[in-house]
Amino acid sequence: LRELRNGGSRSTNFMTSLFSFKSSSSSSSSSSSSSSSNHTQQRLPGAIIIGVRKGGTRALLEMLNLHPDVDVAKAEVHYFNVEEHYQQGLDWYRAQMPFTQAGQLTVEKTPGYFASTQVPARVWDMNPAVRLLLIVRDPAERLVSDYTQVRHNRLERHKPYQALEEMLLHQGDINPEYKALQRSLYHQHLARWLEVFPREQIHIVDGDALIRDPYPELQKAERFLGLPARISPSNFYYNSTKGFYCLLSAGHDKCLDESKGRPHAPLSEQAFRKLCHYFRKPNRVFFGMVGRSFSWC
Ligand SMILES: Nc1ncnc2c1ncn2[C@@H]1O[C@H](COP(=O)(O)OS(=O)(=O)O)[C@@H](OP(=O)(O)O)[C@H]1O
Repeated sequence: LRELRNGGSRSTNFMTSLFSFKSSSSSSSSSSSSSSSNHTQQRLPGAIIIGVRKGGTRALLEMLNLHPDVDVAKAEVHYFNVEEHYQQGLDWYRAQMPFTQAGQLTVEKTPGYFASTQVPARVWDMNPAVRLLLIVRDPAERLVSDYTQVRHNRLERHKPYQALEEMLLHQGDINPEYKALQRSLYHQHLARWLEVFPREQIHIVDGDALIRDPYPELQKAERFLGLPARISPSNFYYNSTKGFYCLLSAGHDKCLDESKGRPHAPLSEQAFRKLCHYFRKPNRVFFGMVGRSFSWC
């Protein structure tokens, strides 16, 4: 899978960028949540995709958005993890949400929430009944994807960057200080969420399974969110140029933009093996916490 993902060439000028099938109003910058003329209204999210960064959060959000009873905040909101946003209060947060009909579920995704220490208690304060979705992916692959994203951003800003192996290894051993490594220690972050929320309120999505075959993961998410089953296999088709599933709805199709599925930065087999070895124990702890296992490296 790794070779396929890294070696496979993907067209970068692929058809569509981020998409919106639904014609809901875009987020308002005003702090008002007042009803519009067609009786829609901005509402606080009933469900939040809290992470993990590079886990497939955008794909999950857009796939949930296929559901007629769901509408999503198009951009990442970063309310609970960015102090200047949080200080503006819930009216500001609500104003970032789409206008929805009564009975529709509002969903937002901000992958930075998962590893941010103050976020769980803040989310609870907003709504202790909010449903949380956590999409996880092989932590070694996630780390490489995370590094690749950071390197891409630095290259775009003409800033220097270090090779992944230099960041990851210190005198031949895994460097535990590397931030992208820490973000892959899922058990540590989940433990903080479980100090605040009961386990049943956090649904775990298998990000690797979502890439291979999205529909079963979406069925489970629908059930967790208490939604009628409306998403169907015909909403997905495999796009071999892109190397991913894309979405189909009401005659429109769309794929995630080229920021998803970038060729991963190179890492020697030896370093990758060390990484897999390093994650073995933390992964086991995580499996125990969530009550299931994943076939990670
Ligand atoms: N259908 C579909 N299309 C495109 N990409 C898909 C899809 N499903 C999952 N993914 C995987 O999503 C990975 C990016 O994760 P995130 O959206 O969470 O990234 S981010 O944290 O918001 O930057 C991204 O990771 P990389 O491949 O490492 O770029 C994809 O592998």
